[in-house]
Parts: sequence; C-alpha cells; structure tokens
Amino acid sequence: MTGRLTGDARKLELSPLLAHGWSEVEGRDAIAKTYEFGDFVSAFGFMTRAALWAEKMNHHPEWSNVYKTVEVTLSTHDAGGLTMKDVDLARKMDALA
Ligand SMILES: C[C@H](O)[C@H](O)[C@H]1CNC2=NC(N)=NC(=O)C2=N1
Repeated sequence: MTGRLTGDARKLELSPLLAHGWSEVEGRDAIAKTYEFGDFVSAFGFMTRAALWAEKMNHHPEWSNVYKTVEVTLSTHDAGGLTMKDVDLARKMDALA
C-alpha cells in the first residue's frame, strides 16, 4: 500500500497537476478540479469513461455533476490523504477530459 505523499515527493508530483487546474483542498489532504464540458452528454460521457478507469485502478473519486460541470475531489481514504493513486487518477482524468 503506497503511503501518503509528503515533502519534496509531494511537491514534485503535485506541481504539474496544480498547473493544470487542480487545487489543494482547504482543511483536507486532497486535490480538487472542476471540469466544464460543452454539454451534459459530454460531461456524463467523461464520468462514464473515468468510472471505468477508476474501477480498473480500484481507486475512486468523490465527484458530482450538474449539467455541463463535473466537480472532482481525490484523496486516498485508506491512507487518510493524498497518495500516488490520486496522482495517477488525476492524470488519467485529465487525459480523458
Ligand atoms: C476495498 C477497496 O479496495 C478499497 O475500499 C478502495 C476502493 N477505492 C478507493 N478509493 C479511494 N479514493 N480511496 C481508497 O482508499 C479506496 N479504497
């Protein structure tokens, strides 16, 4: 089980994500991003594809959808904070969006 990301490793892994629309969540060891799509079907299609990957990775987002918008928060519940699983899922979601 990979441990929580801390120190230089955390900075190294998070900085590219923070440069691409991800933000650290106040009061939680988590990252979040809001995706805006052209229409509802595109937003839901993204969620569908991302869900299949999340299941394959056995790592699942906390997310919500309102019309064209998908809000995503990632953290590893078993570790109580951010791990490489969150980084990997974030990268995959950005690739799918
Ligand atoms: C039993 C199952 O493997 C665990 O509950 C997995 C499922 N998906 C998960 N997703 C996330 N975000 N964090 C976890 O700790 C986690 N654990």
